[in-house]
Amino acid sequence: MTNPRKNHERRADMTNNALMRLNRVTRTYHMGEVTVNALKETTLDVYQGEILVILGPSGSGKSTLLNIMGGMDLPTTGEVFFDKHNLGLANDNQLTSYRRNEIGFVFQFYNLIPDLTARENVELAADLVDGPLAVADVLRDVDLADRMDHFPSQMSGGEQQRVSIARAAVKNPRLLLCDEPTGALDYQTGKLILALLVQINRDRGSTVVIVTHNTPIGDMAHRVIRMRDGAIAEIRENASPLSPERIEW
Ligand SMILES: Nc1ncnc2c1ncn2[C@@H]1O[C@H](COP(=O)(O)OP(=O)(O)OP(=O)(O)O)[C@@H](O)[C@H]1O
Repeated sequence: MTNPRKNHERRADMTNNALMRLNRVTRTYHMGEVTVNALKETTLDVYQGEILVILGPSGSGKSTLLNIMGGMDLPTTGEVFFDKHNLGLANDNQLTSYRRNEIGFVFQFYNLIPDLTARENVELAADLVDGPLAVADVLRDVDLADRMDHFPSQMSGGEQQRVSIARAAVKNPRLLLCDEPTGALDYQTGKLILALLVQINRDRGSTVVIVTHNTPIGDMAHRVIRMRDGAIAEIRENASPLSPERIEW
C-alpha cells in the first residue's frame, strides 16, 4: 500500500526544490597525531527526484558524504537539512526515525540477513515504516517473484543485490543512497541493477544518489559530482541522461 503523503509531488526539479541541503559541511577524523580531512567545506543541494552520481578516486570522500546524507554520520562542522529539517539538531530517536522512514540504503555487498529468506529480508524493512509498499509487489518489480523463499546463500550476487534493492524500495523512501551498488557484480548484472534504480526513480519519484568509481555510470545521472581529495571538484548536469542499457564500461 502506498503512502500518499510520501508520493506527493515527487519529480525531478533542478531549480530550487532541494530535498537535501548541505551547507559548508566538513568531516574530520583524528587518529593520534594525524588529522584526516575526509570532507572539506562542502556545500551541495540534492534536488527532489534527481539521480545524482558521485564519482571520485578511492579516499576522495564519497562514502563520507553519503553517510552524512543518510544520517549514519554527523558532520564535524556545517549544517545538513533534509526537507528543511536540520539533522544537526535531531536527537538520536529522530535520527533513527529519519534513517528508517526517509532513507533506503543499498550497499556493495548487499548486507542481507543470511538466516532470512528474500521475502523475510524485505518484510523486516517493511515492518519498520508506516505505509510500506506491498512486499510481493516490490519483489515482483525486481523480478524475484519466484525466488521469494530462497535464502541469500542460494542466490547469485545479482539476485542478492535485487533483494537489497527491494528491501530499500519497500519503504518507499524519499532518498535512496547507493554505495557502489554494482561494485561486486559483472557488467551485464550491474546494468540490470542500475536499470532498477532508474525504474524506482521514475516510477516512485525517489531521489537516487549513487556512489561509484565507475565514470561511465555518470552518463545515466541527471547530475554528476566529481570528488577529489575531500572536496567537490566538479558538478556537471546531463541534459539527456542515458538509459543504463546504453552505458558501457
Ligand atoms: N572512520 C574513519 N576513521 C579515520 N579515517 C577515516 C574514517 N572513515 C574514512 N576515513 C578517511 O577519510 C577519507 C575519505 O574516506 P571515504 O571512505 O569517504 O572515501 P571514498 O571516496 O568513499 O573511498 P573508497 O572509494 O575507497 O570507498 C579517507 O582518507 C579515509 O581513510
